[in-house]
Amino acid sequence: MARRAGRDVRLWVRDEAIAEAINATSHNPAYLPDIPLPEGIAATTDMADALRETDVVLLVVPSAAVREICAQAAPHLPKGVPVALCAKGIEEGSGYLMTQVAEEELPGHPVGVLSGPTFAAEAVKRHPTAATVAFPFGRDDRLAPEKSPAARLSVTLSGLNFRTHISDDVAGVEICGAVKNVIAIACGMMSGAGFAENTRAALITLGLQEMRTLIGALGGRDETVMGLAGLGDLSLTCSSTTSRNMALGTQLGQGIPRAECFEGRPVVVEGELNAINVCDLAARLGVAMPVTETVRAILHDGADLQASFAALWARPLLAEPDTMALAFTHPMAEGSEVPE
Ligand SMILES: NC(=O)C1=CN([C@@H]2O[C@H](COP(=O)(O)OP(=O)(O)OC[C@H]3O[C@@H](n4cnc5c(N)ncnc54)[C@H](O)[C@@H]3O)[C@@H](O)[C@H]2O)C=CC1
Ligand SMILES: O=C(CO)COP(=O)(O)O
Repeated sequence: MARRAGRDVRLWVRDEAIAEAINATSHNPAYLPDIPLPEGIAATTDMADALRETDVVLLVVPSAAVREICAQAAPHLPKGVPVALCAKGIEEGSGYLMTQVAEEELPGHPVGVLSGPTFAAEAVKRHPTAATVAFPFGRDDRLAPEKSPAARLSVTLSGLNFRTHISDDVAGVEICGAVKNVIAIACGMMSGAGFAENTRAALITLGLQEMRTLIGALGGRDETVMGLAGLGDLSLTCSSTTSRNMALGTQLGQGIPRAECFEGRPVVVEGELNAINVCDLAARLGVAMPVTETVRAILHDGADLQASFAALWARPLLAEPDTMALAFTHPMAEGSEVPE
């Protein structure tokens, strides 16, 4: 996107053969091999070379690799250069958001996120796509928002078929990205198990509420869930098996053993580990996330899929809006008397 928007782009990659292929053929043989990359992207395996005199860095590795790559980049990153993270997850063990991880490894650099409904394979084919860029806003950024890191990156990336909105709710945008992956696994599980659109719409709505509650507990903003990174990405990821998270859930719902999903290929499914990390974070903050907890129990604690979703549906009946804080026992809940 940045190259299409006319920027000078250097791409750091791990694999020498891929760097050479990109430079020689403007194709990446390992990822999106059928799609020509815009000419002029300079790929390198030399981190110092990739980062010299750069104005901004986009870090696009899975969340499990963010700390390692930040640490590798740290000695080479010019002073004060902003770093935008694209991974959608929470760190295992620490429960840190990705920006907290990067801030630890890259002190003195503004750290933000780029997130939203953005299947790479569609964006690269020029399907009109929109995302959110979030960076913290300091006092100066409020006085001159167009000079903020968020606005500068937004302008850097936006082109004919790609636009970015800006936000200062970094934690909110990050939580949206981490939670939507888990909800997409839930939607896939139910769809794979033979349930249809009512179920999916309910899970999306409950998932949106879980995001909102967790964001609130972290001091983020309610409205963020209604933005591109929230409702936008949640509805995208929960709508088709183009999403790896939804695809994993669908296969599990069909009864395919985990080891045989994706025909045994290794595929990045962020929501799988993040089901644990999101639940741990929520537990620490005293937030209930029933859909996310159901996914965690099925994926990691051997819970039965059908029984777990039946229990999810038999939870106490709630009021909308949930601020009314009312709940009634479900007549089908364990131990309840079933009405005639
Ligand atoms: N693919 C998509 O459509 C979107 C992906 N994302 C997020 O972007 C992040 C990355 O996902 P994808 O690019 O799809 O994954 P991917 O598997 O397609 O690519 C990941 C890239 O990171 C590299 N990588 C993996 N581990 C590494 C390590 N330890 N050190 C250095 N490089 C490493 C891989 O070689 C590969 O180039 C995830 O958090 C995902 O949720 C966000 C929006 C859209
Ligand atoms: O985050 C994504 C689209 O915005 C990609 O989703 P998956 O990781 O589920 O493929």
